[in-house]
Amino acid sequence: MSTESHLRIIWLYPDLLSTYGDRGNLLILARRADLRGLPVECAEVRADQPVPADGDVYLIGGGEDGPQALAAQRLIADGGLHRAVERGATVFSVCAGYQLMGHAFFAKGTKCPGLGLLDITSDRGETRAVGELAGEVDPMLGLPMLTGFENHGGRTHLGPGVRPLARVTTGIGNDGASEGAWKGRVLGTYSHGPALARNPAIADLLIRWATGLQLEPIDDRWPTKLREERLSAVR
Ligand SMILES: NC(=O)CC[C@H](N)C(=O)O
Repeated sequence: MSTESHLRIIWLYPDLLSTYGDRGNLLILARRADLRGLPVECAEVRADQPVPADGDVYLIGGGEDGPQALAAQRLIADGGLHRAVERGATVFSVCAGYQLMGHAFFAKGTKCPGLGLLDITSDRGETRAVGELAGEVDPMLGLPMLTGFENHGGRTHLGPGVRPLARVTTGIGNDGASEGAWKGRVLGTYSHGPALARNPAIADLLIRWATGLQLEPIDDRWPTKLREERLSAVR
């Protein structure tokens, strides 16, 4: 955590990338940290602002091809997120934000360079993947089923440098078989909905990665109801 021992959460480029409730990821993460008594500081960094390299957790959401390509260009030119990851910062990226963590992705028919922070490459599928997404999370992460909503034209191929976040049971995710990817403290998913509201265990994982703390359980009756409702809809 940062020097004043605040958990510093940085929401990247909300002006370009934030669809299907992605902003909720910021609210849930801050709330779950706060309920554990952790002081939290949230910053929203727009695409015309420099990316501070001293954050603890960086969030980036999904969006359409044009804003996605612009966001990738700006993040590469800025370099702040790269410096943060080198320092061991935690990153949670969704859909367009996930694709641009990789080596390359397609936007409006053009191949665009990504940030290269995850060993993934995205191209386009024959159909758009739209609807509920569910999967069994990588056992190494020890988390319950992933649940989310997806809407993307891209398909993502994983290199040897990452592990899939989940094995798909409903929906498409990366390619109909695997969903998302992670390496170290950088995690990406196609799951909107917002992902951390539907998967509070992922929010807690991000807080644990960022703080090194074991977290006390909190009252999760409402998120549990939401998860049961969403997961039963795809069973
Ligand atoms: N929902 C999204 O973020 C979409 C990402 C990307 N533009 C695609 O269609 O694949």
